[in-house]
Amino acid sequence: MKILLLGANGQLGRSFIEHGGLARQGSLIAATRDGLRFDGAEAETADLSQPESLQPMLDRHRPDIIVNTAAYTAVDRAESEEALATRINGDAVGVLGTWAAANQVLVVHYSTDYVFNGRGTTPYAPDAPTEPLGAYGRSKLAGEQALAASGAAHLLLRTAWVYAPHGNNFLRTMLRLGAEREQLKVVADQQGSPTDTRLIVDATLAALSSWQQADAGRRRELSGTYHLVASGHTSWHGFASAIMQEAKARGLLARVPEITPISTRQFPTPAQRPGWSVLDNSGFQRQFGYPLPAWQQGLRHVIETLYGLVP
Ligand SMILES: NC(=O)C1=CN([C@@H]2O[C@H](COP(=O)(O)OP(=O)(O)OC[C@H]3O[C@@H](n4cnc5c(N)ncnc54)[C@H](OP(=O)(O)O)[C@@H]3O)[C@@H](O)[C@H]2O)C=CC1
Ligand SMILES: Cc1cn([C@H]2C[C@H](O)[C@@H](COP(=O)(O)OP(=O)(O)O[C@H]3O[C@@H](C)C(=O)[C@@H](O)[C@H]3O)O2)c(=O)[nH]c1=O
Repeated sequence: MKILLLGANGQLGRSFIEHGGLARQGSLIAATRDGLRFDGAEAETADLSQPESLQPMLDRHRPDIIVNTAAYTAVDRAESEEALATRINGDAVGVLGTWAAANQVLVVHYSTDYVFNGRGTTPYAPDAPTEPLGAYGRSKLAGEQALAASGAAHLLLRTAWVYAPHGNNFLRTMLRLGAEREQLKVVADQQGSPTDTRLIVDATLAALSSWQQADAGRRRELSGTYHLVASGHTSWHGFASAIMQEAKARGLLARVPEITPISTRQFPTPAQRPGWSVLDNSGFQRQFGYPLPAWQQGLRHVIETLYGLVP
């Protein structure tokens, strides 16, 4: 079994490498944008902003499974770079799908809560109507549609509010700003489910294991879109407060900043973000028999890892 992991230097890609579970399934080819890996190991080069470069690379390696964690994720910057975001998040995914369909290969791909307009009031089902509010969401929706249209077998996993002990994420931003400032103002009227990368890796490996045990008919049933997020939800303000409380409870903060709730209007950004971003994850749990824990569990683990309390 040959597995190609794209985006190995990102939050999620790095968590896949550090976890080791993919590598244990066979031979793992890690690919990054520039051929350099975060830990100095060698990597394949795969630049998704040049979708036409991907087919020769795929022909060379002939993977049995493609796991695509690479993406253009700069939500605000995407507003002024939509063409680039769409090449990476849309066109390149179409190329992966086309190759996978022709070679009967499974594509595991990640998408986002930002494909919805955020005007819902109950958790979004995977087949709920999409209507992205910004360029990033539109580019990710283009990728979803290209993958579905390619005819490739796929596990399209929408996740949200992703964080890890490493990489660019809200948790690390809050801890950094909290060390610099007495007070942080954080939006309290956007709701979502903070999801740590370890949960995504564990749950993806469980889904892959179901896939490998399934016959052709069952695989046809399993191929599709799922919501892979932690259970429960909170606001960005709630998440920031929980981050500080968790760090304080472990004696890791000398001083806890005041976290003041504000409205989205009081924090203007180039991209509009959904107000209600809660995804219904029951379909994933049911199909793969994998319980998705409450978001607070991942937070505890990430804080402990960040401060070296667990290996
Ligand atoms: N972060 C989040 O909050 C959420 C993420 N998602 C989705 O989950 C997946 C994983 O996201 P996450 O790990 O957080 O994202 P990151 O931004 O941490 O990582 C994305 C990776 O993609 C790589 N990348 C960007 N452009 C290219 C390119 N042109 N060619 C090759 N690689 C490229 C980046 O490379 P480099 O390191 O060189 O910059 C980076 O390593 C993505 O599909 C994302 O859309 C969904 C919901 C929430
Ligand atoms: C830094 C900061 C942000 N905020 C707000 C802005 C925004 O509404 C919210 C989150 O800000 P961020 O820019 O960190 O998050 P953002 O980049 O919007 O996060 C998104 O990333 C993409 C990739 C996804 O797919 C989404 O699921 C989601 O995780 O917090 C504050 O209110 N105060 C602050 O000090």
